[in-house]
Amino acid sequence: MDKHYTDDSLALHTDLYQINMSEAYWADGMHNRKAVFELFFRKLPFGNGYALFAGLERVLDYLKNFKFTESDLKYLHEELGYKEDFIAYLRTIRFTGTVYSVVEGELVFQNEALIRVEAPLVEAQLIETALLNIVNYQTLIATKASRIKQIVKKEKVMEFGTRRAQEMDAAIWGTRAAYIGGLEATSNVRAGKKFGIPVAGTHAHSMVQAYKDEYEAFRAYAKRHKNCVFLVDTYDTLKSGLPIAIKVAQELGDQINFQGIRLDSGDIAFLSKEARKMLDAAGFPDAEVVVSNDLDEYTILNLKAQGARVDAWGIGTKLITAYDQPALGAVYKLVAIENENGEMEDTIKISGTAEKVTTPGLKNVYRIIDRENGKSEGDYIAMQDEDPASEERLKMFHPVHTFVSKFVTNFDAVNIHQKVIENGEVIYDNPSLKEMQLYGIQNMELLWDEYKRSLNPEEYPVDLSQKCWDNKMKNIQEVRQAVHDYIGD
Ligand SMILES: Nc1ncnc2c1ncn2[C@@H]1O[C@H](COP(=O)(O)OP(=O)(O)OP(=O)(O)O)[C@@H](O)[C@H]1O
Ligand SMILES: O=P(O)(O)OC[C@H]1O[C@H](OP(=O)(O)OP(=O)(O)O)[C@H](O)[C@@H]1O
Ligand SMILES: O=C(O)c1cccnc1
Repeated sequence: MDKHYTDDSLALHTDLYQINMSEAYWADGMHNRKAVFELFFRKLPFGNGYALFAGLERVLDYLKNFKFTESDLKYLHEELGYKEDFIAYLRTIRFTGTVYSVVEGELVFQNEALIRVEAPLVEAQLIETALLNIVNYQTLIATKASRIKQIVKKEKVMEFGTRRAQEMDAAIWGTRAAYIGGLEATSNVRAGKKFGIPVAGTHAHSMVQAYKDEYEAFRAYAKRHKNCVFLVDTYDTLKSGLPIAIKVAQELGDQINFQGIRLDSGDIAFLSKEARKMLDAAGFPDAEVVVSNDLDEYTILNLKAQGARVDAWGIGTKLITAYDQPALGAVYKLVAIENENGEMEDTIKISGTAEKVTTPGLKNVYRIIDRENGKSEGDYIAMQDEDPASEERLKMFHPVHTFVSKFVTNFDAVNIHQKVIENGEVIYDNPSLKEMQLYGIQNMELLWDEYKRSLNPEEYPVDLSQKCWDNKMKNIQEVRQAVHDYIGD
């Protein structure tokens, strides 16, 4: 291809098969049938006991602006050979559906819809890839950040990962997600400008190398910056870096605000304790020990167990790339579609693995909260015509291991979704990122500690109502029967 097409929309940020399926629907006159898709994941990431949802703001922006531009259409026609009549149809497409979603900072679990899309079939189909792309990554990083914050607890955590992220988009949106997940600041200045995330930073080894000498480097930095954190491990942390940082701080006194030192190599437990002693002895009890170097929740937990004296953590690679699990496997499945007579019909995807069989039909997800202790008993998926809030005594049972069950009384059943788009109009006002972060932190109070521990947490119940479970079994039976009739065995 020698032509250049302007990259001026996100409508083609999709897989080719979505366009091919859309063409078939359109040619068959099925394109405007109402379809209902649910976006959900089957397995929590990092072996964690919960995930933290993020990505809605970008999803809304994408859907609001969904349209094939002339350069998109030209490319589809000229390079990929789609015919003029289909191109003319694509030109008219906007997103006109209705979307229900959990909000950013919401706790979410396996096998429950994070987003439900009700839209003409073609529209709902074309947006699948982008929605998964956005939500999978942002939810993954928000969850990783929340996991880290659960271990760190009160010290400050800074996101340092831009240089290691999977390209620029991942750095920017990952930083945003990490902030929702509870981090305090980022080193990425563009993320500060774009999202209002607090920015923070120290300096690199290159500055010490450029001046050759730590004393010269720290003084030069201090000349232009009142707030100073000196990186002390370029040559010898205990013999030169730390003593020189202290010397410069003593010489400059009130002219600077000596915030502390950063360690980026060596034995962080040992060095942080030594640094604390030296800073205290020199009269700087408020100077902080900042550490970085390939950290994640596991090293942090270990360092804490060794008694490391750390006031702030800088975390890059392992957070922004979700190093130990680089993808969340959320999927987008059709659960109902309008038939020729205008009635909604359930659809199901069968699998040999019980957990992978989809749950058909129009449903709502409720968080069942014990009124006495304010803790969540689990999530409860019910058909749309059910109202669990009106029940006195709710039976909750595991959807696969059905013998695992309990009865719940004196509870609130809170629908976890909000309508965010109605007939193509965005009707949801995004809160500030800080509010999303606070919402996430506040949400954690709903969970018992056994779901929050980072290692081998208890499985949080995501149960089906009896009606929903019966409906799923009926659908499985019907599909089995249909396959049987077709094969004729
Ligand atoms: N006391 C400690 N206990 C457990 N892990 C630690 C401790 N101190 C540092 N670490 C971690 O061990 C790893 C050490 O990395 P590495 O082997 O590359 O050494 P380094 O100190 O970075 O050396 P270099 O001088 O080459 O930079 C990092 O991930 C760091 O976070
Ligand atoms: O270790 P991470 O969690 O990924 O955090 C980011 C890393 O980026 C910097 O190192 P780099 O060697 O790139 O530059 P520097 O000279 O500033 O240390 C910094 O010192 C951290 O070690
Ligand atoms: O400001 C820092 O110390 C910083 C920023 C990015 C990566 N590593 C360190």
